Amino acid sequence: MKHVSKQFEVLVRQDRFWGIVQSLFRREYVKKRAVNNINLTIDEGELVGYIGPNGAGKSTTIKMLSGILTPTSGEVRVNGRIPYVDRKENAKQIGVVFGQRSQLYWDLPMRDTFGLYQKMYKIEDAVFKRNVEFYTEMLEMQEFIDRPVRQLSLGQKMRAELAVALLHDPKIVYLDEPTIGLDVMAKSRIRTFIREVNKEKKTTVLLTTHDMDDIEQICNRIVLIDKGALIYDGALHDFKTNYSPGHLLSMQFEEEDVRIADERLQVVGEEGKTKHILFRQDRISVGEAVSLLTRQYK
Ligand SMILES: Nc1ncnc2c1ncn2[C@@H]1O[C@H](COP(=O)(O)OP(=O)(O)OP(=O)(O)O)[C@@H](O)[C@H]1O
Repeated sequence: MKHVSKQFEVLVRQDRFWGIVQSLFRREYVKKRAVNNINLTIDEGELVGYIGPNGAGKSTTIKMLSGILTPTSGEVRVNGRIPYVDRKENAKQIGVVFGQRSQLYWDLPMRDTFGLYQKMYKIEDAVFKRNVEFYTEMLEMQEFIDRPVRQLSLGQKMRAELAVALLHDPKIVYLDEPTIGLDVMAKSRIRTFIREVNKEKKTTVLLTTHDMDDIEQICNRIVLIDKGALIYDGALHDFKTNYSPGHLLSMQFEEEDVRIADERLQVVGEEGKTKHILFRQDRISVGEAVSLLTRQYK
């Protein structure tokens, strides 16, 4: 991705009566920059954690990489292709799992869903057979492969989602919150699986998550985004060395436009009046940070 930005036009909602009447004739829009000048290169076979607070721009980035959205400016290429121009070809080389949205057919058992996806992606019989066996075994799906998806547990469904996303041997897989809502055992199984697939098939993984254990156990590199802008890109190990022993403090201020000027305190995210502030404990103690913030800002 080179200098990629995405701007949305959002309709201004009127709440007063005359405002509502006027908006019937003249609609007012404001521009919202969801992704702001991002430069990002991911090599084949990398395991990258793409993290940031709610609304940071992660899903918008993934949608541009999948070809669902067109960037407002900048250049996006996936394996040499422009995703939104070459949508069909791009779809063949990527797999996507959105933890909160399903790609499965509720009334069909997984065995039939696999068959449908074989037709959709035109997967050769030999590859199809090999992959169904491979994923059924790796994800321990034997016990539920013939049961309708609606009868499966959340963890079983997530395993099925992963198998479907990977069935056509995509070179790249985008995983959006793949462990959301799962118990400790189920999370661990999914994390092991992602690492295994990356090792065995050299699949490039871009993972979005709010679970730092996912990042710790799966990724070698993290990319941190906030308010659409990239604020850290590097090894997880370096991030931990620089900010560990570190603390993340979430604080709600009375006003939205508070600017924190102390160089020991780094604002890594904000939602309205709440700011997420990262600091190293060897530079400033928790007590000192809290008292400084409450003294200088409201
Ligand atoms: N279709 C859209 N129209 C208008 N605004 C949008 C649209 N999609 C996203 N946005 C806005 O763009 C910003 C980035 O949203 P995005 O979904 O990319 O964030 P995210 O990092 O994936 O958040 P989360 O962790 O909550 O999933 C948000 O402020 C969101 O409200």
